[in-house]
Amino acid sequence: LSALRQSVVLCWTEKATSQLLLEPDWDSTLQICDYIRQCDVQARYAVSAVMKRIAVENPHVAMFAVQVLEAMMKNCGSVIHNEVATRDFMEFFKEQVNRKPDPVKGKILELIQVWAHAFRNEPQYKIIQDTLTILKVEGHSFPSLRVADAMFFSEKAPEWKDGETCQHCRVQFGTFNRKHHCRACGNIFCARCSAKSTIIPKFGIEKEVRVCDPCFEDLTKQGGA
Ligand SMILES: O=P(O)(O)O[C@@H]1[C@H](O)[C@H](OP(=O)(O)O)[C@@H](O)[C@H](O)[C@H]1O
Ligand SMILES: [Zn+2]
Ligand SMILES: [Zn+2]
Repeated sequence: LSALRQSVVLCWTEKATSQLLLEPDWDSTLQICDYIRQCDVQARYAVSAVMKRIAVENPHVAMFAVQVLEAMMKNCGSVIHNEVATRDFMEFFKEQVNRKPDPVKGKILELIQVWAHAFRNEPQYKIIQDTLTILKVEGHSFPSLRVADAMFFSEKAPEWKDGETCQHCRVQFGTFNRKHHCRACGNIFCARCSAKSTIIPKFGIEKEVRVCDPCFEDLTKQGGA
């Protein structure tokens, strides 16, 4: 079954990074994030699928792949952070910096800088800071760190909680009462209590995704006000 799921992520990754795309395919990108968050696929496998697409010669495909990686880092939490903040991945990313033309190269440098800033107080991700330092010593110039990026990044999408009853109305889940998750708070709800959807800019989610009623109020009240 995991092989099936892995091939599903591979085809979503190819769809989200197709050379035929004229702009990022947010639906496919967020579908990949959902698969990872639902633990339907190993983060390690999803990252290796994106690495393959970043390494592709075609700069459009590589750019879309870097943007998929950015969304995964923003939305899938520590399972992805742990896969990217590794020697192997950082070696791969440094190689790509020296191989890719702009704007792919600039995007990679921007991400390394944003991630180094976002994880500046997390020693287990020190390798990202070290990579930034090495690239600066190698003479790469970095875009000025956009505060918005760093702020976005500090708001990491919450891990999804599990449970047998709806967090809001306490109904018991079952065959005819399926579990659903709110993308904003990560809590688990019945269909009735999570029937609304909205975008979540702070997590970089630009398309409408399922949220619970209280989060819908919070997110739309701010936006609407
Ligand atoms: O319908 P199921 O086979 O139970 O699967 C559930 C759906 O995939 C839900 O997606 P959704 O939140 O987008 O509805 C997800 O939140 C739950 O964790 C899964 O258990
Ligand atoms: Zn409910
Ligand atoms: Zn919620």
